[in-house]
Amino acid sequence: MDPVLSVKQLSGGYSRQRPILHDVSFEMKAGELVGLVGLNGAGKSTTIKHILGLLDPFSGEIRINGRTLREDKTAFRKSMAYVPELPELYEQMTLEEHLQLTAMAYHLQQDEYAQRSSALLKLFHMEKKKHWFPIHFSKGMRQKVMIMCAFLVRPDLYIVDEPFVGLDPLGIQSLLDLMTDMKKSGAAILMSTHILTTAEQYCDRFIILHDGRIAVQGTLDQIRRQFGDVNANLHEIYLAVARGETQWMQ
Ligand SMILES: Nc1ncnc2c1ncn2[C@@H]1O[C@H](COP(=O)(O)OP(=O)(O)OP(=O)(O)O)[C@@H](O)[C@H]1O
Repeated sequence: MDPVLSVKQLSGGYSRQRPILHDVSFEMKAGELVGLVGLNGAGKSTTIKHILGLLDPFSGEIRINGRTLREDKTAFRKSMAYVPELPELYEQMTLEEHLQLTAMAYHLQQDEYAQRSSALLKLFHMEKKKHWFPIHFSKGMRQKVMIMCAFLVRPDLYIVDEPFVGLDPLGIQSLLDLMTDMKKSGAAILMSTHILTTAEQYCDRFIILHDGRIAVQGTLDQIRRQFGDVNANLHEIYLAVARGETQWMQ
């Protein structure tokens, strides 16, 4: 089976004079939740921007369901949904209108829209707020709108950038439950986060970025074995990478 996402030897960034990412390669299969972790400035958001097609690779390529953005822009974009770290909402549109606009952009059937949107509004306790404008939303509520819009679409690939910071514990649990459900129904989810205990609990695999390169990737067990301590947790391994203690990496 083709991977949902394939990132091959990606080098990139904001200017060719100063590449940020160097030879980044990884794949994601259907039904996988992969944690993208690394220090501030490691290159997580830059990797995400390349996957979204907001930045062009300097070399290497990115394929979603076997296609590059150039080969089929519409199919590439429709195969994924993105939850940004900082919510971007239309101030003149209500919550419900945000959901409707997303449904239109992704050509959802009316009955799919009705069923999914009411389930999402219920899950995130936002049913009573569907006619509200963003100005009345807290930071976490704004984030929930972005999450609901992404999960309304049910794409093959979700890109979720640092989702836990602004959400309350109930919101975090709703998001984790939702990601678990989508994964079970075959979606691939790439999630960048600094919350390692949650990542450790929920992610199937990890990619640890350091200075724009993949320091190590694999399941926690694979990474532990490589690290040489089968009892190490993600936090300890991550700290070793961050401190440049890299003699255990090949
Ligand atoms: N718009 C930009 N223009 C130029 N350089 C940028 C831009 N955004 C980020 N960078 C640089 O790219 C590098 C990687 O940043 P990036 O935002 O990808 O890190 P990150 O891993 O997402 O960090 P964080 O955990 O802080 O979100 C940093 O050196 C940063 O200075």
